[in-house]
Amino acid sequence: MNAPITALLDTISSPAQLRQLTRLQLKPLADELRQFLLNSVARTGGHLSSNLGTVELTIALHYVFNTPEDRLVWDVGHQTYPHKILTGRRDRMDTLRQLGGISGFPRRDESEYDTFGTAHSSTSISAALGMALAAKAKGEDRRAVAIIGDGAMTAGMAFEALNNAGVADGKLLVVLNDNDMSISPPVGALNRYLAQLMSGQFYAAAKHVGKQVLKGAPPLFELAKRFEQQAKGMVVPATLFEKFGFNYIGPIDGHDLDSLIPTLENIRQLMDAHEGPQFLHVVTKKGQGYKLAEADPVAYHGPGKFDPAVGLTKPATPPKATFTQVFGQWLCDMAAADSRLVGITPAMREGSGMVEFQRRFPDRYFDVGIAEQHAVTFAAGLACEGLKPVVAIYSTFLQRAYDQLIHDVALQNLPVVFALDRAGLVGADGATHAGAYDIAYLRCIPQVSVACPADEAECRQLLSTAFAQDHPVAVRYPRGAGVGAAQPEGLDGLPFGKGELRRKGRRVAILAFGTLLYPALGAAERLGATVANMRWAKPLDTDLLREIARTHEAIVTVEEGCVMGGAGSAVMEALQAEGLALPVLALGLPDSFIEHGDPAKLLSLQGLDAAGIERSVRERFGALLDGASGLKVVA
Ligand SMILES: Cc1ncc(C[n+]2csc(CCOP(=O)(O)OP(=O)(O)O)c2C)c(N)n1
Ligand SMILES: CC(=O)[C@@H](O)[C@H](O)COP(=O)(O)O
Ligand SMILES: [Mg+2]
Repeated sequence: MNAPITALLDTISSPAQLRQLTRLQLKPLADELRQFLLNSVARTGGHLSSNLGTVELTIALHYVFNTPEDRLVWDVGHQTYPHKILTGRRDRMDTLRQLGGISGFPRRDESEYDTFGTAHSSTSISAALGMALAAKAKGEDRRAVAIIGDGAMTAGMAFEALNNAGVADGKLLVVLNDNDMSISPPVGALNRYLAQLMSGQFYAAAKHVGKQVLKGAPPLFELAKRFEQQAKGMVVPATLFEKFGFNYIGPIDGHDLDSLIPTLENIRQLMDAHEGPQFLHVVTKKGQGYKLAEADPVAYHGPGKFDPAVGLTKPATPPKATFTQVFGQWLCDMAAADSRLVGITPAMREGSGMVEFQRRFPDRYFDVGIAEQHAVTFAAGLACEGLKPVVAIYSTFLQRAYDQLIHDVALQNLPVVFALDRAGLVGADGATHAGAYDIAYLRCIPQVSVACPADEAECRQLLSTAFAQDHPVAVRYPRGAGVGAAQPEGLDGLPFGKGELRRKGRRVAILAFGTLLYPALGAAERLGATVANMRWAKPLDTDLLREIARTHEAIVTVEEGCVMGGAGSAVMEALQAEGLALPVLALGLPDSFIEHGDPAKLLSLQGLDAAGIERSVRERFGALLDGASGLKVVA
């Protein structure tokens, strides 16, 4: 495909240059930007639909507001590629989400225009309010704008912030970017309410008023006031957002620069006149301008590389099943076998492998929206009544619901299964999405067990084991596929809390937790070491540990999770409790955030591939391995 024409875009390397353009130049700029974006994401992979939808909004915000002095805070941040392109990072778009390249999300250390680091949703209003009130406290004259999607708006945190912001006196604007989509179709009462606001007469009337505004001659501030009064008077006496204390304006067409710019200019004046917190409802389309993404915004939410002329295609050879798919299959099979099973997702139906479960068991499927805290307590309630909830949740997003996990589930010892996807490094999304902490944050909670399957077969089996328990159990598994272990038929579990010896060696034993079993086996071949597949971080198989400690001189633990407080720590605690003094080398993720990049490469950089494990063991226990009476390395 020919490179898109970017004559106007070529002149913009900062918003200050954008602000030099005439209003008439903005539409052609938007067209160029959209084309550039599409071609760029098609080369790298990344979040596409949301970014196609924010092209005009991004241009309008940077055109009207004095960025970076005025603060733009993007919620989630997966829709900030147009913002990145307009703020001097266009020539680095080809490095997006790759090792050493720019992030797929806003990062304070990447650009002064990225005012707040994000990737987990629903933080923007809180952060922007903080910035607005800090400006006031410091006597600085600047504005703060939160841009939040209709999906992100469903989270409790967004409402906590609205509740606070509505009575606070800062120069704050909340822009609700309503595309009537989360990753999948949105759910819940808020979505229904927004649909009402968007529907029929009101939307048409608001558009009409927008046009009138453009034609009119009076000063902008007067127009803003009139617009506001007319819009309110005409259709909605008081929207939900007005009840929260905001001045609600909209909905307006978020792809129409002729509506967006005068409206934002008016709002800017209202902010400067200290007219209280402002709320602008804009309507956009996910995938706007690329027909295939418009038709299937879910598939184009976060695609890999593709040819824009062709669109997404099926791979010639079917790829190995992912752990997510293994979970999805298990969920359906177990649901068919046990009518008590109910499945819960906080807005991650596709990512968590629940599409088929929803299709087959619609009455037992609950998408609760982006609401992890609610998801966990809701599961607790279901469990109180004798149902068997399975909460499918990314490891990183369960962090949001930590108190609910302890207070509502664990303390009451409720039999909730946590299917913890994306455990370990996730690759392109980077540190915000890494499931690095779950072993550490789960194993310290009384009554909670943590299973770490080494491959796809064990994943299915350990899910069954978890489901059979009478207390909370998390089963953690990584993004993507494992070694490709064949799935057992049926729903038999593995013994609860028991590991297995996988390789007999001498003097040094490697205890593997999870999928790093396989590189550990590779390293052990070369080291002549013993390998145990521990399977459970909690309860630890202390019988196996005792036996290993009795017959070996050193222990190495391996896990794709943080070393501090992780499974290696559990082993050390257990040895100490048993009075067994053995040197332990704990391998896992370090006390630092791991950036985005290819997951295999990242693991290798952390020394968690076979070569890295071998290297670390030699460095630490070389004397044992090579000593006169020690093991000889197997060539
Ligand atoms: C706390 C949290 N839960 C889940 C996600 C996963 N997630 C990323 S984007 C998204 C949908 C957001 O919808 P919306 O805010 O409407 O933005 P859109 O994708 O429509 O542009 C979800 C669920 C997340 N980033 N953070
Ligand atoms: C922005 C966001 O939070 C999600 O869209 C995330 O990028 C999903 O990643 P997966 O591809 O691992 O589902
Ligand atoms: Mg949305």
